[in-house]
Amino acid sequence: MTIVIGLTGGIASGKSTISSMLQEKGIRVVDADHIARVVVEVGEPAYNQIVEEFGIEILKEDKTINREKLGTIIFSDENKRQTLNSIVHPAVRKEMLKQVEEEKNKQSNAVVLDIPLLFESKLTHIVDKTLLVYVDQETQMKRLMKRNGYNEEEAKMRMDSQLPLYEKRELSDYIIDNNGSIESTKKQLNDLLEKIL
Ligand SMILES: CC(C)(COP(=O)(O)OP(=O)(O)OC[C@H]1O[C@@H](n2cnc3c(N)ncnc32)[C@H](O)[C@@H]1O)[C@@H](O)C(=O)NCCC(=O)NCCS
Ligand SMILES: Nc1ncnc2c1ncn2[C@@H]1O[C@H](COP(=O)(O)OP(=O)(O)OP(=O)(O)O)[C@@H](O)[C@H]1O
Repeated sequence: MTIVIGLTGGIASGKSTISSMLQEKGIRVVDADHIARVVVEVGEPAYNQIVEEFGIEILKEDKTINREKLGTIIFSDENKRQTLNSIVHPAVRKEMLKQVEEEKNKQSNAVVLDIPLLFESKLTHIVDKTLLVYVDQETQMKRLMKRNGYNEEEAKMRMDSQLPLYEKRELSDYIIDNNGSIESTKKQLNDLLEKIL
């Protein structure tokens, strides 16, 4: 039996950091953010729909989507965010399920789905267990501003577009506290894997 683990958190809470640790252990991670980039490549159905909805102003000279520009639009307008979600999410879900099937066919012990919006998009039914990477809001804000070079307002808008992590805590089967050092996070992950695999 392959256990399907939904890895979630908030923006800049540490999902990619934990994904890398999982991959180092040979566990397959299906990354929703990565798939969401692939399904909007030039000429893909979702790309065409995005251009139709948001106009050619959101394209760069080489016709690829200007992600910074689209992000500024959708993180400050909930309706537009929902429009983008309704275009991108079905294609992401389909590809993720395909990759999970591949892993099940290989009879792997586990496959991890890294999905930032696991709870918001009501996708918990596609996983067996949910694992939250938790940080407090201050740490999340600091790390997001530092990593992306956002000012406080830009960081806050992005955080506010997601369910707060203290609410996700209540919904999760397992929690890794990523406020401390990378070493402490790694230890929590190793202890958890020992328990569930
Ligand atoms: C708006 C876009 C173009 C901005 O691209 P950018 O390269 O700046 O950010 P990236 O894709 O790396 O996302 C960074 C983080 O933002 C958060 N985020 C992204 N999209 C959303 C959204 N629709 N709602 C809430 N948070 C989101 C996630 O935590 C994600 O990990 C892009 O995020 C996008 O296409 N979003 C819609 C698809 C989506 O929901 N992706 C998230 C998982 S499926
Ligand atoms: N324990 C830690 N100590 C210090 N910095 C950390 C720690 N964990 C993660 N970081 C840093 O915080 C930032 C966010 O981490 P990461 O990219 O793993 O988050 P994420 O949840 O994958 O983000 P996103 O939702 O945007 O994809 C990165 O710059 C990362 O290097």
